[in-house]
Amino acid sequence: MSTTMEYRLTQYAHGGGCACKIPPGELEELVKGLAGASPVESPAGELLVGLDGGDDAAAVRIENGLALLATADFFTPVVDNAYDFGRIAAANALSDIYAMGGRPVVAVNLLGWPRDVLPASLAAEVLRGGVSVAHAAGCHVAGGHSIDDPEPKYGMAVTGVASPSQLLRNDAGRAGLPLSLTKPLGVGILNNRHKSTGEVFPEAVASMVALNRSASVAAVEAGIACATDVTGFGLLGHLYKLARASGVTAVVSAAAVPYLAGARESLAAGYVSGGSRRNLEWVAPYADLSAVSSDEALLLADAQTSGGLLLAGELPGVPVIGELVPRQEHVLVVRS
Ligand SMILES: Nc1ncnc2c1ncn2[C@@H]1O[C@H](COP(=O)(O)OP(=O)(O)OP(=O)(O)O)[C@@H](O)[C@H]1O
Ligand SMILES: [Mg+2]
Repeated sequence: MSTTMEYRLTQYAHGGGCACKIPPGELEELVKGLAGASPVESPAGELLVGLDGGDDAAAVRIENGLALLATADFFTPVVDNAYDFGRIAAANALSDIYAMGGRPVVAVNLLGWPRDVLPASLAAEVLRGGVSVAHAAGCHVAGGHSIDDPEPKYGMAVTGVASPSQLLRNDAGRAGLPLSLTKPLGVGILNNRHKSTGEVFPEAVASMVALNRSASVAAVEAGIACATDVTGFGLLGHLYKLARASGVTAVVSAAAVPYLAGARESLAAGYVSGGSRRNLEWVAPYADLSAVSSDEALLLADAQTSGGLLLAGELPGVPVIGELVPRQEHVLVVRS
């Protein structure tokens, strides 16, 4: 038996993947004091996207007509397999660059490891998985930082570039645009079940490992200006942020939203994460959820890890799940 299989990585973490993010309301409270502040010394470039919109990555205009993108993501194990955990964490970290319409250039690893409990060979597997995905994305991995930590954690800080006029921003949504979603939902529920039972869901792993690169390139080529990736705050949480930042209302057709096989039945079996419940509680005051059951609303709020791109626009082969309309009483409206 390989080292990876002797240890169930998810059992060394209190939460898993993006579900271990600080809840959205708490996070906004925490970082609100930082908004508006700027460097005392003259900055090296104009800040194009900062803290204000809660966007996926920071963007600064640099020389040669480029925007420099910076983002960091790390979390506790979302699956037991160390190599897959590494691949998922890297795909998730790279995703924020794609969600801005950019190209990743160089990444550095962020590693926390319980050295007394888990072998270093397992950490090496995690890193190997991460590097394989970054390299597949054409991104260098050129350093990192590693600490002794009671819980295993892994992710990357990624630097990328984009065209300043072609950024996919949170706040560029306009009434009349369709909403498209490039990956099915449900990985949160399935990961929670995996953590409880050890059952492996290959379709969920394949979805989390998949890069958002081609969707991002296609979106930029199609002239789409507004996008985000669907991660820990779930479809409803990220869509709420996008609609709020864009000054519009987002209407979701629940029946049009795709799910991974097994997600619905796992919800019925009780494998919903606390993070998904918190997501729903966060958006509820701003959402009209009267047309759907509480189970359906929970599915829509499922905390994703390395989820797809949510686009204000349409791409061939990508399901349309709703539309943006002029701002109404609610920022979010869910139809059956
Ligand atoms: N500790 C922090 N200090 C400053 N800003 C933060 C901090 N934590 C999060 N943020 C900012 O808050 C906003 C929301 O964070 P969040 O992690 O949801 O965004 P994200 O990077 O798109 O996430 P994800 O990787 O899950 O897609 C982002 O703009 C992020 O940069
Ligand atoms: Mg994001």
